[in-house]
Amino acid sequence: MIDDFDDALALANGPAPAAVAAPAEPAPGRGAAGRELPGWETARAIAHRAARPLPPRRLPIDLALGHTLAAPLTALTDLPAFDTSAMDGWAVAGPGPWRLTGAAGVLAGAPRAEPLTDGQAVPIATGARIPSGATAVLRSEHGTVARGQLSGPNPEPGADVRPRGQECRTGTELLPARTTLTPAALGLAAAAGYDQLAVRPRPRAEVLVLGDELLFRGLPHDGRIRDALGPMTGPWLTALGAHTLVTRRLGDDAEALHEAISTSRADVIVTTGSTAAGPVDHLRAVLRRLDAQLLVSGVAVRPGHPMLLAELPGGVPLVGLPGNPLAAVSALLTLAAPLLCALADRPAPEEAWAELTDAVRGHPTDTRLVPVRRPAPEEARPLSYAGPAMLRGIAAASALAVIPPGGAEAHTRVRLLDLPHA
Ligand SMILES: Nc1nc2c(c(=O)[nH]1)N[C@H]1C(S)=C(S)[C@@H](COP(=O)(O)OP(=O)(O)OC[C@H]3O[C@@H](n4cnc5c(N)ncnc54)[C@H](O)[C@@H]3O)O[C@H]1N2
Ligand code: MOO
Repeated sequence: MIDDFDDALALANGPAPAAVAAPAEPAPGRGAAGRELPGWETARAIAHRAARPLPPRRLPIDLALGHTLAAPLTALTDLPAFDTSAMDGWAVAGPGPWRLTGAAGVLAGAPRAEPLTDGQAVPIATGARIPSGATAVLRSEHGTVARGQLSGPNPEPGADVRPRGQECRTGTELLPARTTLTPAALGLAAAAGYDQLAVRPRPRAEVLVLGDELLFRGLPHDGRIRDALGPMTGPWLTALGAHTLVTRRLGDDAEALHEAISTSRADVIVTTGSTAAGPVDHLRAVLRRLDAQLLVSGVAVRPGHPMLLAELPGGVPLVGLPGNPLAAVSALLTLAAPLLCALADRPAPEEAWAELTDAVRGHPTDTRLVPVRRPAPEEARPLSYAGPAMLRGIAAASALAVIPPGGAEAHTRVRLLDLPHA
């Protein structure tokens, strides 16, 4: 069992933990006014459906890292583009010994070399084009030259020759559309002849940090605390595939919030705090004033149940992260992650599962997301300091474990949401 202190904190805003059996299907949670909240999976599915992929654009290869391919990467050339020597040595024609042609040798990048006739050889470098008539390459360490004659074992026909088209032919699909461009994929694209790539752009995100109690430097004082969400939300959105344009601090000012949302040029807006019904929680009122449609208004998940997702009249989505820091992380992975996947047309990350090393108490009706470390790939160890207002547990975690309503015994396999790393 993780200790009661953490458990009590983790459930501080929910009904008292009870020894209820886990239902086969997660039961929907209940909001403050007794309203049924969508289950965690349902909320993720709504977030994924809430966005259409952004229109594709062409980017030079050196700016395309991390973007999603908008079309299959199809080879624009054979690879190799010509028969190539795989080793430094001699290109030889037929069985040896061979007469050296007297030519200086063929270097990588040299234009076509003189053809060889049977019994001839010419020095050749790795990557150089094979002269026509050559039947194999003899490695430099296998041959000796004396008086213009090369001796050595007869290489098998084709030995150490990379034939044209060995890796692909022009038109071969090298990577499917929706592949995220890694450094290796950029290298492959360049090798295959591309200067630019058609990609889905990284969704441009704007973060609006709300709360008059927040300080942006120094120590907490006079009831005020440091902003912990500003420094982590932008980087986390970036790690989830967004391009974070700006993080703005707006205090608890409804007018400033209205202005910021209505003039934003981002593809997605993420706010922090103000999701609940506190005296200065203006977000919902501002969304009403903007005629936004609430797609998700609370989720049966702990922490983070006041999280929300809205669609602004122009179609731009807005994710409201609750102010409690671990609740904000929960909302990032529940709503922002699937939304960004949809905007960037990325496939969802592969599901990860692991066995809990310790039992985790559940919420009676809601899914819980619990920070875990993975001492071994197959194991998930629940971490302490996982209360909704705490970051100590999540900062040491590599994933959030998805704990179904009712909880999970030790050695149960649970789903994990890997924490994105920049
Ligand atoms: N009567 C109820 N009160 C609350 C409920 C509820 O169901 N009924 N839900 C609680 C839960 S759960 C959460 S989570 C919070 C959500 O609150 P808000 O999203 O409205 O956020 P705030 O009220 O602005 O702040 C809550 C908490 O978080 C701290 N905070 C806010 N922003 C930051 C930041 N950038 N860095 C660090 N800490 C931040 C803030 O100071 C508050 O302590 O509502 C509960 N209340
Ligand atoms: O459950 Mo709230 O953290 O405290 O979302």
